[in-house]
Amino acid sequence: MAAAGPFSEAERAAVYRAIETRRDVRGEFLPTHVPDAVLARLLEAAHHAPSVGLMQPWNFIVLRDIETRRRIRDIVMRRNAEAAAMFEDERAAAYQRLKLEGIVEAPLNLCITCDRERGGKVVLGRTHQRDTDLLSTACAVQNLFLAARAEGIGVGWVSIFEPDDLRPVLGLPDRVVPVAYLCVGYVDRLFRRPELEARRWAKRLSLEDLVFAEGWDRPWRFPPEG
Ligand SMILES: Cc1cc2c(cc1C)N(C[C@H](O)[C@H](O)[C@H](O)COP(=O)(O)O)c1[nH]c(=O)[nH]c(=O)c1N2
Repeated sequence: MAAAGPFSEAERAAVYRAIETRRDVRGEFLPTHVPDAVLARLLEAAHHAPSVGLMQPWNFIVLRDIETRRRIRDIVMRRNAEAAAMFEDERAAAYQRLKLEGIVEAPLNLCITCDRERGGKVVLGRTHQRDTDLLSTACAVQNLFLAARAEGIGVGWVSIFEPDDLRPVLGLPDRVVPVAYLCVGYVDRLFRRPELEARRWAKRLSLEDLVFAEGWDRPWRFPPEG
C-alpha cells in the first residue's frame, strides 16, 4: 500500500487542466515526428487503465507507414459517403463541411484493439456484462488522450468504418476488435470547446440536467459556485 492523500494544488490543477482542455483533433496536426520515447509514455499511460478482472484486453498497433494509412483513409472516405447520405437537407450540407479525420495529415496513427478472449472464458467481473472488456479498452483510450494532452499532442478518434473493414489491412485475428482508431500528432492550437460545438453541429449539454439524486429524473442540487 502507498499513501493516498490529495495531490498538491498545482498537481490537481494540472490534472483538471488536462481533462478540461483535451480536445478531439481532426485537422491542424503538425508534421513533427512523435518520438518513440514519447509514444512509449502514452502507451504506458494507456496500459495503466483499469480493466475488468485485470484482463488488460488491449493491444496497440502503431501505424506510421503512409501507404497503410492511405488505405485506411480510403476506407473511411468510402464509409463517410455512406454516413453523409443519412443526413438530410441542411444537415447533410453541414456534415459535408466537417473535417472528421486526420489519418494522413497526422504523422502517427494508433489502433487500440480489444482481444475478446484475453483472460480466458470466465473473467472476474465480466460474467454478467460481456462488454466490460470493450469498456476497459475505452478506459485505455481515455488515459492515452489525457497523457497526450499533457505532452502537447493532439488525438483524433475516427470511427467512420465497419470494424471488420480494418481486419484485412491490419491482419486482425477474428477474436480481436478494433475499438479506437486514433490520429496522433503534435498540435500548437486547440479548440477551446468541442469542435462540433464551435462549428454549430452539436451543443454541450448542461451538467445540471444530467445529474439525478436517488433516482431517475430527480435533479441533484448543485452547490452555489465559489
Ligand atoms: C467513440 C468515439 C468515436 C468518435 C469520436 C469520439 C468518441 C468518444 N469523435 C470525437 C467526438 O466528436 C468528440 O469527442 C466530441 O465532439 C467532443 O469533443 P472533444 O473531444 O471534447 O473535443 C469523432 N470525431 C470525428 O471527427 N470523427 C469520428 O469518427 C469520431 N469518432
